[in-house]
Amino acid sequence: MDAKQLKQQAAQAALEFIEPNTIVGVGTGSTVNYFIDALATMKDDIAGAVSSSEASTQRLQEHGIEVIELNHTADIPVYVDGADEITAHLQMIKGGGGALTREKVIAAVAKRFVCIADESKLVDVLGRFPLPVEVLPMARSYVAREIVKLGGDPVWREGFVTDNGNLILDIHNLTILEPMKLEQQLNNIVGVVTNGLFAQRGADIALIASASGVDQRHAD
Ligand SMILES: O=C(CO)[C@H](O)[C@H](O)COP(=O)(O)O
Repeated sequence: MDAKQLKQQAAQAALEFIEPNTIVGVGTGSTVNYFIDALATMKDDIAGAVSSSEASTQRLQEHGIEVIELNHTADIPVYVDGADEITAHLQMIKGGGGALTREKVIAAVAKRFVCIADESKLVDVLGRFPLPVEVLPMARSYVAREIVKLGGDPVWREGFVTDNGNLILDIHNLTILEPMKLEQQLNNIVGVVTNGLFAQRGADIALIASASGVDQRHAD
């Protein structure tokens, strides 16, 4: 089974968590694209979606799913999103697609975060995937210097602008033994909008697809 089929399986399994007549929180990325396609099969049973990116909004609308502004609802029972890395404790690195800030905001509002991923995303320790940090454009160099002081190796994702008009620094060469601490430290740097560590608010449920099926894991 190839990576595409595994992503599709995880995405399909997430439908089981969607509550009828509610607004669904929708993440960003290739795995989520399969989830959006699957969600379209039950679009008449949901009250619409809150989207974490312009790309997901476009795909949702192409399927005829109404996209609702987050400011117009406080009630999102379930948020479904992928991850770049996820641990057994369901802490994650996200933001490979650059949508980390909106993803984090919707995850904060949602009651349950369902992470969908193929087994290649499972890690013992976070940090092999470069950790994305969204920064205000004027603060890019300052934030990079502060990240170096924390032991990271920031690389500007040149040519990329987030949906919020900001820039991304990807931090290489991290071994993240204390994800909650690093998440806080990075967010404390002036000019950082947010970072891609989802440790304080990790996933509640992970649906991990492998050749033997979709494994359901719960946060401890
Ligand atoms: O955080 C994300 C986007 O900002 C994605 O969830 C993450 O990059 C995983 O993407 P994919 O499903 O394409 O592997």
